[in-house]
Formats: sequence, structure tokens, C-alpha cells
Amino acid sequence: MLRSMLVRSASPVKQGLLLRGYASESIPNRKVVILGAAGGIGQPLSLLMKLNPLVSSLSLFDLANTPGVAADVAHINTRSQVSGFMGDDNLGKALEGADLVIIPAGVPRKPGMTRDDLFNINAGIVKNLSIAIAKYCPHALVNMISNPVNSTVPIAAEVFKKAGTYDEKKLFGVTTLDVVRAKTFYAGKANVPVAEVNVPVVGGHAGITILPLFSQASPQANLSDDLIKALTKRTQDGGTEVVEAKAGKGSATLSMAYAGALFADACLRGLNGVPDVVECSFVQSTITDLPFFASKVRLGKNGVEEVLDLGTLSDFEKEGLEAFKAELKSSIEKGVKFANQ
Ligand SMILES: NC(=O)c1ccc[n+]([C@@H]2O[C@H](COP(=O)([O-])OP(=O)(O)OC[C@H]3O[C@@H](n4cnc5c(N)ncnc54)[C@H](O)[C@@H]3O)[C@@H](O)[C@H]2O)c1
Ligand SMILES: O=C(O)C[C@H](O)C(=O)O
Repeated sequence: MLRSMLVRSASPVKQGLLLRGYASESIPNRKVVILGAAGGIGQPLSLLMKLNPLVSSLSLFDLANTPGVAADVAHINTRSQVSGFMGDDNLGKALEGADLVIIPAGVPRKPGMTRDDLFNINAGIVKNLSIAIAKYCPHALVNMISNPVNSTVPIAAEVFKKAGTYDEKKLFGVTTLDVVRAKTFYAGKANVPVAEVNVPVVGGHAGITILPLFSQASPQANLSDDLIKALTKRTQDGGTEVVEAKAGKGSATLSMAYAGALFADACLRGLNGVPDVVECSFVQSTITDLPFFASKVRLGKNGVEEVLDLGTLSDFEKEGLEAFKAELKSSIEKGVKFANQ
């Protein structure tokens, strides 16, 4: 009762904090940087991070158009102070003091392309941005959105190793959109309220390397094997579904911004010491024989607190896992090789 009265009489910022279980005086300052902030994902992600009461400073960086995006979101009456930075000369200033760097910088797919077809352009972008992160904010958490995630995460890891700043607990490939899709598609077929649905998605973030574990979905529903197969395929092809619908005008931006904001919020809650924050992410891992793997991860004050194992898989999921291991291994090795050449 007292709590709901407090919430109602507080400012919008305090309301957000009180509702999430924080005493507003105890909220730490957190600087979040978005690299690629003027892009299709970057703009709605900037908006969503401006709405997040856990952010005190929001730093928006892109090669062009950042001043306009920054001026626009800066007028929103929420907690964070916004700054916009444009061009490589200002990258250091954008990054200094960051707690969390989110990277949606890079080109998106067009119909007929795979995510790996983006490698030639995006690998170089991610490598340069990672060099700057190692120099200006070596202790920040990094949320990698740029594709192909299965290779860009290993690229960043290698760059950080070379710079002597690598901390495997702080580097994350963002696979939250796969989880968001799996939840949406499952809820539709299982006829359960989508807000109650949980589905872990493991493996990687491209085609068959995306493996939703519907056998572990909750609430459980008695779906036929054919339906599970169809749901799995739709989740794996979710990105392509959007690329084709956009017909040459890019890939998922709005659902990705939502997913990126969810994952960033989970990272910030972890940093702030909120217990039991668990999300799927593509991280350095020993739960299979692959050096990077997406699975459920417990987030804490230093980033990854625990990489959770896969749990019990159905026969269909076991087959799916074996079927993609070689592809995921080669995407990881491609990233490692690129970073070291
Ligand atoms: N992980 C996922 O689930 C997921 C989902 C959707 C899209 N993506 C990927 O996200 C990336 C961005 O997609 P988008 O639709 O926003 O593309 P976009 O072209 O609309 O925006 C990309 C932005 O990055 C900027 N950029 C390019 N090089 C940069 C650099 N060196 N430094 C800073 N900014 C730079 C561009 O100026 C542009 O504003 C793509 O690689 C896409 O495949 C990943
Ligand atoms: O599909 C893409 O190219 C973008 C992204 O990886 C997605 O899953 O939507």
C-alpha cells in the first residue's frame, strides 16, 4: 500500500525505479554507449535506452547524423543526460567512462544474403570499434548486435586479448531477438498468454545454429512433433522473414531494438547487484566443445556470473545441436582468423 502510494506520488524517473524495487537514492550512475546510434536499430534503441531509469548517461555515436538523433531523444524527460558524437575522431570521447557499450554498427542483409555475407564489411567495423573499446573503456560490458554475431563476438574477443583487456565475463553476443521470436511464435501455437512464456534459445545466431529448446518451454503445451519442427524452423528463419518482407530496405530494426533494450536492461540489473537475472546470450563457454555458445547466462556485478548448462534436450534438439556444430565452429574460427591477420 505504502509502496503503491509512493510510486503514484513520485516523478516518472522515481516511479520507474521504485516499481523495479530500487530505492531511488541508491541507484548507481551508469553510462551506456550505443555505437551505430543513428541506424535502423540504433535510433529506436536510443529511444528505449533513454526510457530506462537505470541509465544516467546515454552516449550516442555514429559516423553521421548523431547530433540530430541525440538532440531529439535528449528532450525526453527521463533520468539520463544524452550526448551525441559523430565521426571516428570523437569515438574516444563517446566511450570514456562507459559501463555498457551496445554495438549495432554495420550493414544489414538484403534478400538472398546470409548473415555471413555481411562478414567482409562488418568484421572490419567491429574490429576497429573493439580496438577503441579496449583503449577507452576496457572494463565496460559489450553487447554485440552486429552480424554475423557468430563471428563478430570472437573478433572482439581476439582484439581484447591482443590489447590485454579481455575479460570473458564482459563480452556478449545479443541473441535476445531469437528468444523474443520463439516466445511469440510458441504463444501463438500453444494458446497461452505470451507474457508468461519462457523459451531458452541456444547455439548461435544464424540459421540452423539458432536452436530453440521448446521441450523446456513454459508453460508446457502438448504440441505435436510436426508443430515443434515448424516452430523451430520459423524461429531459425525469423530474421529472413523480416528481410524478405522489407524487400531490400534492411532487416529487423524495431523488434531488434526491443530485444537489445531488454538485454541491456538485464546487464544493468546484473551490474547493480539485482539477483537472479538470467538471459540467453552468445558467450565464451565450456558447456559444449565449442569455445563460444549461446545458452542461459546468469548476470551479475561483473557481467557473466554463471553459464548455465543446456539441461535435458529432446531427441530432435540433440539432432539439431549436432547438425550445426561444424558450421558454428567454422564461423567462430573465421572471426578469430580475421582478428589475427
Ligand atoms: N543480433 C541480432 O539479433 C541482430 C538483429 C538485427 C540486425 N542485426 C545486425 O545489426 C546491424 C545493424 O543493422 P541496422 O538495421 O541498424 O543497419 P543500418 O544500416 O540501418 O544502421 C547501421 C548504422 O551503423 C553505422 N555505422 C557503420 N559503420 C560504423 C562505425 N564504424 N562506427 C559507428 N557506426 C557505424 C551506420 O552509419 C548506420 O547508422 C547489422 O549488421 C544487422 O545484421 C543483428
Ligand atoms: O536476419 C538478419 O539479418 C538480422 C538479424 O540477425 C535477425 O535475426 O533479424
